[in-house]
Amino acid sequence: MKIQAARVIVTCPGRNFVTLKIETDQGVYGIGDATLNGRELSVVSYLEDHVIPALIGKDPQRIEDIWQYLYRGAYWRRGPVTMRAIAAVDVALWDIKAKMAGMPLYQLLGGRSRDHVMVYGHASGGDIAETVDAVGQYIDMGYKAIRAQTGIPGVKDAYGVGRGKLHYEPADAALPSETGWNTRKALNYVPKLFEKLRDTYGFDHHLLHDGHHRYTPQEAANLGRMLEPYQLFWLEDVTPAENQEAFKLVRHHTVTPLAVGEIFNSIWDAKDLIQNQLIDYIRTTVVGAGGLTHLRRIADFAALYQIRTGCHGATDLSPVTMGAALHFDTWVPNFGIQEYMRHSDETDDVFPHDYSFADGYLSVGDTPGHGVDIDEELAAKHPYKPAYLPVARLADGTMWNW
Ligand SMILES: O=C(O)C(=O)C[C@H](O)[C@H](O)CO
Ligand SMILES: [Mg+2]
Repeated sequence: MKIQAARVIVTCPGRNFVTLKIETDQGVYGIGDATLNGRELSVVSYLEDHVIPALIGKDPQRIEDIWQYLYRGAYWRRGPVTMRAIAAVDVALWDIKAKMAGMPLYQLLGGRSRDHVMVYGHASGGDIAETVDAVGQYIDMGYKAIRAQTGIPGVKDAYGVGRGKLHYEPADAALPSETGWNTRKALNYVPKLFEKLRDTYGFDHHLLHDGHHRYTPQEAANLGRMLEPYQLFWLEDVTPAENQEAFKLVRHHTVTPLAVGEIFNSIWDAKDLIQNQLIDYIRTTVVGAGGLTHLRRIADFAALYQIRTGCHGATDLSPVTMGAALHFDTWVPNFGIQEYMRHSDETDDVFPHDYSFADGYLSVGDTPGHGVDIDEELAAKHPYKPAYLPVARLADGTMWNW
């Protein structure tokens, strides 16, 4: 069996996606996601100029060997561009293998560990009152777990506040838009949100919050401690993790569960955090870290330390990544939760898929492969549009972490 052709499809049904389609000489094809939000075309070039020429003629059944060939063979390792390109190839090859076997992908990974996958949705509002209402709407839709982000008085466009009820799309401008940040105001306001949420809805639902890399370790520890009475499911990215040791300080001062990893590319980004048990959930997903082949290694390593998975699932991860992640979630023994930011109808139309939401859970279907396809004719009707993520500045103009 041979890889006969491979091509990259760039489409913008409401937001940009980069998709790899690999075709075999047996008529079976596979689909992989390579989207890197705000930097999409760099992965297009990596795939078209440097990966696809080396794939043609290879046996698509040799997933592990091709993974090692692309990772070790480039000499230059890791990084979001390289690892997304490898992920796209890897997921397309798993899709092909599962289609050839006539099985849904989770069967090849080891079969079901659960009936369906608990997800969390994104509730947000301009202030505490609006956010409390938004959380109520998610509860009414059946969600068991909800991330709550609020606008903060005096902070311009605080992170995570969507426009409309179900959708949040930060990459929305042809050049980065400028948002603000003020840690003092956030530390005053965020705990009040969770106090109000628990007063209003009680303790039956899981509540989550994303710090989006904005706090120093000391501030993060302070926030974690202030949130303890409200029993969060997790506090995410509360401080940047380039320096994995920084989490020691946070961990030492709070029992609020910690999640990190949506921007990680490999097991090496998480190694110290995991083996020192500095986190509770690892957020890395299929497209971020070289596909299923590498993600399962991260998950197995995390399992040794009772750390569970919580795959990133924002809208910049295409339905292809969502489908592949749901097969992974259906299998992985140390599953924690799956993020589920809904795609727009336009996006769903371009990527027909067999996963479905009911009562706070997503379920994969039984279509052979990962169950997600691309409608190329429709995709061609939505050409690429440059769209950057925002940047953030403090009141005095200093650049901060968005
Ligand atoms: O979903 C989350 O937790 C995020 O933090 C979303 C990110 O901002 C988004 O994926 C950036 O592209
Ligand atoms: Mg996040």
